[in-house]
Order: sequence, then C-alpha cells, then structure tokens
Amino acid sequence: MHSLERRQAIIVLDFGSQYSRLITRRIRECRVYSELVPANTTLAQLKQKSHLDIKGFVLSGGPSSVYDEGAPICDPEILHSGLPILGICYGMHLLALQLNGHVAPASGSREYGPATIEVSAEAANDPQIFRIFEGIKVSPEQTEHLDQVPQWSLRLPVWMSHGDSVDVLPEGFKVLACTESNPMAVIAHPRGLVGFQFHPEVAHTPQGKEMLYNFLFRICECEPGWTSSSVIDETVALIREQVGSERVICALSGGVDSAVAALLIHRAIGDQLICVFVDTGCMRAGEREQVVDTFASHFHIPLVVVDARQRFLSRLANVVDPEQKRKIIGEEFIRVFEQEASKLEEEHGPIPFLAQGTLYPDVIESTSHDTASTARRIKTHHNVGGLPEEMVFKLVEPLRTLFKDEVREVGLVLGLPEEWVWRHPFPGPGLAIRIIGAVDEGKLETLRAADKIVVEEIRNAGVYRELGQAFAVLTPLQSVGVMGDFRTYANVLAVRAVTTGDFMTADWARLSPNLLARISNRVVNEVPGVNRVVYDITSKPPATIEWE
Ligand SMILES: Nc1ncnc2c1ncn2[C@@H]1O[C@H](COP(=O)(O)OP(=O)(O)OP(=O)(O)O)[C@@H](O)[C@H]1O
Ligand SMILES: O=c1[nH]c(=O)c2[nH+]cn([C@@H]3O[C@H](COP(=O)(O)O)[C@@H](O)[C@H]3O)c2[nH]1
Ligand SMILES: NC(=O)CC[C@H](N)C(=O)O
Ligand SMILES: [Mg+2]
Repeated sequence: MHSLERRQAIIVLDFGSQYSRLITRRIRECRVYSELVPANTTLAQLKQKSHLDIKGFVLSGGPSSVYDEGAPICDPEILHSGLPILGICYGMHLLALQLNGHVAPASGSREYGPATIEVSAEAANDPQIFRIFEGIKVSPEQTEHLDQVPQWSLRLPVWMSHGDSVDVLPEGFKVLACTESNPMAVIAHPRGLVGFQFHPEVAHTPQGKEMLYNFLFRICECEPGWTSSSVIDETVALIREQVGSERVICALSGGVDSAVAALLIHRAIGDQLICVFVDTGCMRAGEREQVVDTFASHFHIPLVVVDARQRFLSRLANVVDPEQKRKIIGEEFIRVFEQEASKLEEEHGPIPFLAQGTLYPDVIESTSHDTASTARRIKTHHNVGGLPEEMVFKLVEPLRTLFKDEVREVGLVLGLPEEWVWRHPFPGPGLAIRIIGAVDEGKLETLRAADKIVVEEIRNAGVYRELGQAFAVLTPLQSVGVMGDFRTYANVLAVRAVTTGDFMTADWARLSPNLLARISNRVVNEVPGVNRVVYDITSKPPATIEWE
C-alpha cells in the first residue's frame, strides 16, 4: 500500500459570503491546497482529516452581523490553536469579538465599494505585523485613482462591503491600516492573526492576491506544492487505497470530467477498470461515434457502449416537468449501470465500484454551508441529487476536490487530447432538458440538426474557446413565417451562449451580429420545423444556463 504524504492545506470556514468559494480558488491559484468547510466545523473534526497538514485558517465574510440572533461563530479551539488565521469582514468581526475585542454595530453609514487603506507608519516598522503587506507596491496608474497623493506611506485600493466594524482591539493586536471612515480597517497580532475589513479575494482589490500570497507563504509558511503532478500522484494513491484489487466501472460521458476520472483510475488500477458509455437517445449529432472513436484512439481501456435509447425515451414520453425528467434520467442511468455491471460480472467477477466525474463545486453545492438558511434547490443535477436512494455501488469520485480548470490541467498532463480537454460541458440529461416540454424522436432530430449548426458556426468563427457553453434550445412556441411565398407555422429555436468561469454565474456572450446572422440563416434554411431563431440575452442569475 502507498503511504500518502500529508498535504499542506488552508481551511476556509464558510460564514456564507458570496465569495467564500473564491477564497479557496485564490489560495489554490497560489499552489496551496484549500478546502471550504461549513462555519460550525470544529478543530476536532478537522483533525480527523488526517491526510491534511493544516497550516492556517481563513474565516470568510458573511451576510449576518455578529449581533444577529443565532449568528454563526467560530470554534474557539480554532482561534486558540496557535495556527495563523485571516479573518475577512465578518470573519474579522468574529476574530475581534471572540478574542474579547469589540465590534461596533452598523450605524446607518455602510462602507460599500472602493476604498483606500493607509498603512500606519508605526505598523510598517513592525516586521511581524507588517508581513501581510511586505513587498506590495501600488502601480503609478493606481496612485492616480487614490484619494490623495501618497506622501510616505503605503496606500492601497481595496473593495469593501460592510456595516459593522471593529472598534476595540483584542489584546495583543495592533492597527495596521485605516480608511477615511474606518480607523481599524486592518488589524494584526504578531502570532499570525490578521483581520481585513475589505475583501482581498475579489478582483476589485488589485493587490489582494499578493496579500493572500503573503498570508500563505510569509505567515502560514506554506510551500507551493499543489500542482497537477502532485494532484495526480496523490489521487492515484488514494484510488489504490480505496479500490484495492476490486473492479470498477466508470460512467464515461465524452465530457472532460469523466475522461480525466477514467485516466486517473486507469493509472491507479490498470485493467481492473472498464468504462461504460450510455447512449440515452438524448445525445447530440454524431456524439456516440465521436466518443467511441476518440476513446479507441487515445485510451487503452475497454469501453462498453450501451444502447439505452428505447428505455430512456419510453420513460420520458409525455413527461413535461423538468425536475421529473431529471429524476427519471438520474435513476435510469444507475439502473443501466447496474444491469451492465451484472452482465460484466458473469465474465469478470464482482464489480462493487462505480466511478463518476463529480467535481468539487457539485460537492459544495450539494451540502448547505449556509448555517442561517437552507439553500433552495434550483435543479437536481443527475449525478449528485438525482441518484436513487438504494444503490448497490460504492462510488469512486477522484475529482471530488477539484475545480473544472484544475481538472482540465490534469487532463492535459495525462495526455488527454486538447479538443477533448476544452470541450464545453454537456449535461448528463442531454437534449432532454433542451427540449422544452415533452421529448420525442422528432423533436430530438430537429434539435440535433440545429445544435450542430450553432456549434459549427461558433467554431468556424474561432470563438468556441472563449465561451463557457453554447447550444440550441427547442421551444414549443410556434409562430408564423413566410418562406418561398408560403405561409409557415413552425417552432422557435433559441440560441444560448454564455461566458463563465465556474458555471455558478454566467453572462450571455456578446456574439457578433454577423455570427448570429449566419446561425439564424442556416438554421431556418436547413432545419425543417424551425422558422424563427431568437438569442437568449439573460445572465445567470437571474436565469440559469440550461433552460430546464
Ligand atoms: N452518457 C453518459 N454515459 C455514461 N456516463 C455519463 C453519461 N453522461 C453523464 N455521465 C456521468 O455523469 C457524470 C456527470 O456528468 P457531467 O456532464 O457533469 O460531467 P462530464 O460529462 O464528465 O463532463 P462535462 O461537465 O464536461 O460534460 C459524468 O462524469 C459521468 O460519470
Ligand atoms: O451533468 C449534469 N447533469 C445535470 O443534471 C445538469 N444540469 C445542468 N448541468 C450543467 O451544469 C451547469 C450549470 O447549469 P445551470 O445553470 O443550468 O444550473 C451547466 O454547465 C449545465 O450544462 C448539468 N450537468
Ligand atoms: N461582507 C461581510 O462579511 C459583511 C459582514 C456584516 N454582515 C456587515 O455588514 O458588517
Ligand atoms: Mg457531460
């Protein structure tokens, strides 16, 4: 058995800020592993993560005031652990309050948006306290935007969003910086406790990343060891530990996540792995052939293709409700895998494990971190919330701790072809959730033809890589048109193209009018049953990326 080296980690306690996940991202961008955990996680619970060598904590911001009834607090054991802590906004308020300082409740005036912090001369001369700002300079362009010309000291543009503020320091702390309206904008204790009233994780704090860098490397004394190759080595060792000499089937979709999962598992356990691709009947034009061909030419892993078109389509017949569609598909997937596993077992012996390409965001979203309110379910993703309750498999999910761009990097290192690495995500329920209303073979044909044109034109225009996702949606809406002097009465097709980093929020892509014109023209001319094309100009939120 492989002995795993403990991985250096920074734990981010999530007090409900909309930026909590971004803090984790920023830390990982500095090549230090970081995990987001619920606000009420205790030090004792964290110590059970024995594979982690915890080097410090970040307490995130949050919507509550520390004076709200039931406001989340931090386990005192964490505050007294002796490890460095960075408290951001609400996290700073907690740090101050729980260590016997004082927080002034919001008094009408809130500090929201850009602000300038000024580091005090005295603090700048205290190297222990100053570590968080060491080496940071403002660029001349930034100085122009600051309130006044700097004389001697360090002034930095930052981004604020708060009402409460610290007004009495806890013992041993010093003020490191202030703003015009806030005398305690940054506080610090020589033993590595730092409070920021502003948000270093957002792009509007230009030097924020350098501050986080200082926290990680000067205060927590981390080493930048979290790289694609370290991820690969660790994950491979973990898979071996979990699976031993047993067999695994991997649900392979043709998307980047499951392909990378399959490659990692194959590296770990070789021919104990079999991949299974399910043709649900809701795939895009040529998808099945493409997956089979690319897989065969790049992987040396057996692939079973299951033609489950009939069974999915007959269960979906006349189903209109999006959530019901998702549940049916989630369940059918598992039933198909079970059936295939039992067939394969006749030849290969027991297959207790099912591997999936589940990512870190799926995991974070499926647990509610918000202690004050339970997150509302928007839609059931088939591979997480959509799994049936009774299931014979144990799950292997080697990407459970990774973000999408990290998965792509790992894919490149493992030799996954570029075109596969950069494919837009395609949801498991496929075209079934891009046909509004009931799904049938005729509508699938129409949508496949239209979707092919949309993607082709986007590729031809050279903008595929700039987009997070681009696809067509078939609406049940019919409208009147005129073609070759004849009246038509046919469906409206919607085109959706978004830019996004993490698929949690997205903006509609500003595709060029010429590109949109080409798409519209070709769709209406080449796809029977469509006589009108519209472009979706809604961001997420308030819309979602998929229409169902
Ligand atoms: N047609 C399919 N056949 C087999 N497994 C599938 C299929 N569709 C989805 N899955 C499983 O469901 C998981 C989640 O799907 P999801 O679309 O989120 O990931 P992906 O397809 O691997 O990557 P991407 O997000 O880039 O599309 C996949 O990783 C895969 O394990
Ligand atoms: O594998 C999946 N199974 C699903 O059930 C599912 N639903 C949405 N998606 C994908 O998730 C991302 C966010 O989509 P939404 O903004 O529509 O929620 C987008 O990338 C969607 O394509 C899914 N992927
Ligand atoms: N962004 C934050 O963390 C805000 C903290 C707290 N809700 C306040 O308004 O002061
Ligand atoms: Mg997919």
